[in-house]
Amino acid sequence: MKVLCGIIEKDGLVLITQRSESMSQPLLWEFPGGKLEPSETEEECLVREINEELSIDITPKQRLTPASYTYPDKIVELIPYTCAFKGSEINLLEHLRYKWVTPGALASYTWCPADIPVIKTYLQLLQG
Ligand SMILES: Nc1nc2c([nH]c(=O)n2[C@H]2C[C@H](O)[C@@H](COP(=O)(O)OP(=O)(O)OP(=O)(O)O)O2)c(=O)[nH]1
Repeated sequence: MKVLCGIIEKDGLVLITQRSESMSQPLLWEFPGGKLEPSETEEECLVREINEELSIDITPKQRLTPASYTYPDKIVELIPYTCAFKGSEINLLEHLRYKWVTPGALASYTWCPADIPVIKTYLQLLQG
């Protein structure tokens, strides 16, 4: 399945979210997003999912290299976009927690395995 995730940037920080105990991949950190529906574009999916999960508005900016990971029950193709934060207050509707972190701190969280190469790609992009 195709899953879109947003690397949402604000003032040099990045928004990360922790999956709740009741979700698959419980308690692991991820970039907010979700499954692509057949009727929508990747950008529409990101805007919709992030609004549904956090009640914030974002603008997708740059598509990064997708990463595939085989979980016991599914193959996830994770498609990352950097996104601009457009505002309003974060409301956690599904996740346990969120944090704004520096890119340098990303590696110190326990991520969904599919995100590991995505973080590497993102850090390389920042380094130019
Ligand atoms: N949103 C998001 N999902 C991710 C990331 N990394 C990663 O492996 N995933 C996985 C977790 C989920 O299995 C799937 C996203 O599904 P979802 O959040 O829309 O819905 P879900 O938990 O109900 O999906 P499911 O696993 O129960 O089928 O992708 C990420 O950075 N962001």
